[in-house]
Amino acid sequence: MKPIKVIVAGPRGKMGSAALRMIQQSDNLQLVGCIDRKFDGQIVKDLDGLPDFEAKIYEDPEVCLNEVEADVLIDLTTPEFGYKHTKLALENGVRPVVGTTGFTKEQLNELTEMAENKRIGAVIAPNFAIGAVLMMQFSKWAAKHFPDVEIIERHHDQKLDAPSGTAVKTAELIQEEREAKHQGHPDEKETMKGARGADSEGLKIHSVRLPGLVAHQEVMFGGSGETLTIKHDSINRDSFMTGVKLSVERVMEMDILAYGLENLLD
Ligand SMILES: NC(=O)C1=CN([C@@H]2O[C@H](COP(=O)(O)OP(=O)(O)OC[C@H]3O[C@@H](n4cnc5c(N)ncnc54)[C@H](O)[C@@H]3O)[C@@H](O)[C@H]2O)C=CC1
Ligand SMILES: O=C(O)C1=N[C@H](C(=O)O)C[C@H](O)C1
Repeated sequence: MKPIKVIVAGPRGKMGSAALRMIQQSDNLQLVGCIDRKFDGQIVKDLDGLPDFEAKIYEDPEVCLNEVEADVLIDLTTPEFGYKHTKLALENGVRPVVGTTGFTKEQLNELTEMAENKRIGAVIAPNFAIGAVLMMQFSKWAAKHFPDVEIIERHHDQKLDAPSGTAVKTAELIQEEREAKHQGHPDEKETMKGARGADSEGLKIHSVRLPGLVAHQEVMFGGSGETLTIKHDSINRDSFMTGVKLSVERVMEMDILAYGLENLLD
């Protein structure tokens, strides 16, 4: 079997460097190029702290996608550039596997339509950790019985987007099971702006940002005389790599965009 040829955008980041290590440990994946903000023309193995790959680094994603023959682009960058890279990949017939969060609904719809028109597989997964996918699915199930629910997500303080992509996706899944509803007292007033968190159809999302954290979420349901809390913790970034690898393998057989890793799991 020929290896799957992969470009990684954001190779020096926390997730990008974990993805390079995952590729290094995989017999069926081959790194063929990287897209970075810096180090144009350099070779991955010559950069401090990166694994021993011969692949070239490109600052211009268009040049990279023109020059390099690739099957898949893994994007782990920022909301602004992740969106641009995903679009470019689809335009160039390269399947995107995107972990970058913070895309708008309009951007997700546009990319979904592009993939469908071009019949190219794509994966955009707000969370690649299997436990996080289960946490979201369990929350969707619980919302059938407990429509009152709030989300508390906790992340490291270098995170650019709030709420997290996982929290947004969890809220969307819960809203498939419950009607929009105002939670809390009908006359409640915030005496300090933001005290009740962000509002997604009445569901409140609270975002904590602190050094020392990785990625954590609690989905808390309240009913008559009881509460139920569904909690997931990513202790380190290896937790996401099973899902990244699975997505790279599965996307090769797909011809539409899947939003969420749950669409790839049995
Ligand atoms: N889906 C998932 O399971 C997960 C998703 N994420 C998301 O992945 C993204 C990256 O997260 P981290 O690695 O923690 O961030 P990071 O800040 O450590 O890494 C981002 C990297 O992107 C690079 N970058 C920025 N602009 C670029 C450009 N124009 N071209 C190429 N590279 C560029 C930066 O130099 C940096 O190395 C974030 O959106 C985060 O929310 C993070 C963890 C898990
Ligand atoms: O930025 C992060 O770290 C993470 N981002 C994703 C998100 O926004 O949900 C996934 C995970 O929570 C880690």
